[in-house]
Amino acid sequence: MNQNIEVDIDLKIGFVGVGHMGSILARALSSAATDCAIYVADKKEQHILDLIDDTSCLSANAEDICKTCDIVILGMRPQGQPDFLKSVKGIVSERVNTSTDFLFVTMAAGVPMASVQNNLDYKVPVMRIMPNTPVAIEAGAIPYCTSCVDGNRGAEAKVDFLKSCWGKSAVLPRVDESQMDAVCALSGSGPAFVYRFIEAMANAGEAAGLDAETASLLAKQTVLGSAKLACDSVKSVGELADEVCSPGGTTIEGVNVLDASDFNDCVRDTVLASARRSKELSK
Ligand SMILES: NC(=O)C1=CN([C@@H]2O[C@H](COP(=O)(O)OP(=O)(O)OC[C@H]3O[C@@H](n4cnc5c(N)ncnc54)[C@H](OP(=O)(O)O)[C@@H]3O)[C@@H](O)[C@H]2O)C=CC1
Ligand SMILES: O=C(O)[C@@H]1CCC=N1
Repeated sequence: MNQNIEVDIDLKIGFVGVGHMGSILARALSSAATDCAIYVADKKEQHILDLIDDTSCLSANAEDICKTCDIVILGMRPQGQPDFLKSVKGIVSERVNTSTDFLFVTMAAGVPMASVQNNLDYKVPVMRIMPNTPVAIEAGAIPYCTSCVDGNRGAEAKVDFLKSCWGKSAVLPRVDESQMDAVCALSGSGPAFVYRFIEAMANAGEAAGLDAETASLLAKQTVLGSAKLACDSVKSVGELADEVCSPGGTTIEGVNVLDASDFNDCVRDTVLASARRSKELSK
């Protein structure tokens, strides 16, 4: 695996914070990076126990991770990140005396890469990612950007390594940091919006006469199949919708109601509200 990537096989990777999102990324990494040692720290012991129970991840404390790991992945909530980074500033400054060959990865919504560097008081190489929960089933999205990585061969190789590992579980488009609020709202928060849509479809199915179980099954499978077809097809989603609308048939009756509603505006307001919150978190 990854034979063309210049990374030591004994690479040490540490996660600080393995809650909902961190644990999904740790699991994806542990199944792809089988030659690496992956350490996990969390304030909640159960989060660590869950991971070490069924993956190759090892328990460690957060300070040791920052002291020794080649890649430090921050999986805590945005509000807790500054205090944590300030608390390990001394450890990091001792490290940079001997080597700068390590990478910090942040997944925190809204938090700019410069804030990670400012809190550490050092311009460490940083990779900022915005993952989503479908990484858990190898159908995720992890848009990313980097700072102080280009031209640093060690850091570049580590970013390539992570992309290669997580590439088995997600698409990883590179974006400009100015687009991180937008990707956070669209693909990071997006799964929650889609789940609300599935719920609404299932409720509608019940209103049309189905039992709850059948309605839920059909709502989920319809979203899954439609998304998969949209991904696999060369046709636009507009063309795919047209193919469902038999002339004079049932679908067009529903599509007309949807098109006459404020559905588009509502989805737009939903995504923009999340993007706005991501911007707020950067302050
Ligand atoms: N959930 C999602 O779908 C996504 C989340 N993100 C980002 O991922 C990050 C985590 O979110 P999420 O997983 O939902 O949050 P969770 O609350 O589920 O997980 C965060 C975990 O980190 C622990 N933690 C906090 N500070 C430390 C510390 N100093 N040392 C060790 N552990 C610590 C928390 O413990 P405690 O609760 O006790 O503080 C908690 O168990 C956030 O920054 C979020 O913006 C990004 C994309 C998607
Ligand atoms: O709700 C949040 O803040 C995080 C970031 C994107 C998804 N969950």
